[in-house]
Amino acid sequence: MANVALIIAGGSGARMHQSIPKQFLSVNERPVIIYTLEAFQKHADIDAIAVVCISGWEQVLWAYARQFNITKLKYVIPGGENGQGSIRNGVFELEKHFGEEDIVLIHDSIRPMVSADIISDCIVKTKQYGCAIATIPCAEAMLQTEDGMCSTGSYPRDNLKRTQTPQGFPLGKICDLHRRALEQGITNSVASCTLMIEMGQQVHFSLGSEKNIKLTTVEDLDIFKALLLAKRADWLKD
Ligand SMILES: C[C@](O)(CO)[C@H](O)COP(=O)(O)O
Repeated sequence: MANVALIIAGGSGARMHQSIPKQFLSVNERPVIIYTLEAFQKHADIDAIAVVCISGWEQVLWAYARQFNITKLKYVIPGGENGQGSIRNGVFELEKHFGEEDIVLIHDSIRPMVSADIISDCIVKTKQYGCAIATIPCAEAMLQTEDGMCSTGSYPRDNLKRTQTPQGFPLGKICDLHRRALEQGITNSVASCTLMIEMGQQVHFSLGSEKNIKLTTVEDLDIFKALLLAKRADWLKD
């Protein structure tokens, strides 16, 4: 049975306010997406990598993959009209090359600190439960707001989880989900886990980490650089 990483790099990263898509921004002389791809390249249980890529950057991606020796990269797939569309394009392409029992780990290209333990746990839990969503506890108080200015309602944080990626599924199951969602006119769910829930399915949790950061704003780049420094210091210690 194969385990395939599907990396979603279809977005333009408007919230980063940079001239190039955030997944291609260079940090310490490496594009962000290369850190992400290296995590899956190095993982012994990952057999192949596919990337859903923003239009116009496909050749750049292949060139970086050659430069940084990402030999598991096999497929570069066009992005969709939004996140759900990009994931749908990705899983429908993978369906042509893999079996329905094979596992697909859907991962944001801009989560470059994903660890081997997170990837391993997502594979194990997907096989065990039929789906696995990397999550972390909610450490802050959570307030509800209608206008972004004030609040009169809160959520009990012990009942909340913060979702990350990877999000793992058997390929047949996630393709079927996307086909049924299209039939029902559900076309803009923010993540695979929310699509599952909107379609009446249960999702199971797998290991996440505060370090598995999503690079959304310029501030996140500073946190990413600090995490890279800390990782390097750990290597030097060992
Ligand atoms: C999939 C995700 O990372 C889960 O937390 C998140 O929903 C992605 O959001 P984005 O708006 O596509 O960056």
